[in-house]
Amino acid sequence: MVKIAPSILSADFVNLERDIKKVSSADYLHVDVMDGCFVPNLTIGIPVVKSIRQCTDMFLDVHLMIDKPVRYIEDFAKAGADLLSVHLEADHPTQIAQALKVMGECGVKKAVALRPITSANAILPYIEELDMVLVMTVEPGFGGQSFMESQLETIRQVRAIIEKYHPTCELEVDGGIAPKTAPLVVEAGANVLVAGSAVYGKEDIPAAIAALRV
Ligand SMILES: O=C(CO)[C@@H](O)[C@H](O)COP(=O)(O)O
Repeated sequence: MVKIAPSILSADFVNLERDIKKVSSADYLHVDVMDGCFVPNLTIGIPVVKSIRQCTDMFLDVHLMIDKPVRYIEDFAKAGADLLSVHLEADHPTQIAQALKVMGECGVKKAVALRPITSANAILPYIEELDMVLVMTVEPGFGGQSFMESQLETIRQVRAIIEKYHPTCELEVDGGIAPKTAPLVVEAGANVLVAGSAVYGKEDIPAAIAALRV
């Protein structure tokens, strides 16, 4: 069954603990870390991830939208992340490989993320050691954007690579996921759906999560 990962970017940060508890029927908690350089927005960092860890047992899926992420892998692992995603565009391939190595040493699950401009083949050097590939279906930086239908082809291509080289690797999609777009990405091969506004924008949050389980 498809897994749902609510993005706390759309939560009420004044009442973050309350809003995290509201999504306890979901599978993962998606935490968007932005540095104002890799993306034109600033969000949260290591101390907030540490506080989140203290208020939930949910699987923390931490998406690093930061330049040169290798500098912070150990800190996010110690803060309590269960999985870290680094962007393939955020550093040289040798440094991406090093970031994945540090994740392994720290005992966190390993993921790489792709901006919409990046081709599926970019995951090939890493695929055998990955636990997840994250395909962005919007330009990273902000919640509430429109789903990019052109990314369906990238999702299909990533799924084909996963099936060939590492079938247990998960395929997560992020950006504009809602009841209308969820069936499209699942049909293309995604098995983990990140949703911000389609979950936190709704009155009945458990029902909103259930509506994405296609
Ligand atoms: O990483 C990001 C945006 O960069 C996402 O995780 C958004 O938070 C998803 O929000 P919606 O598009 O679902 O509103």
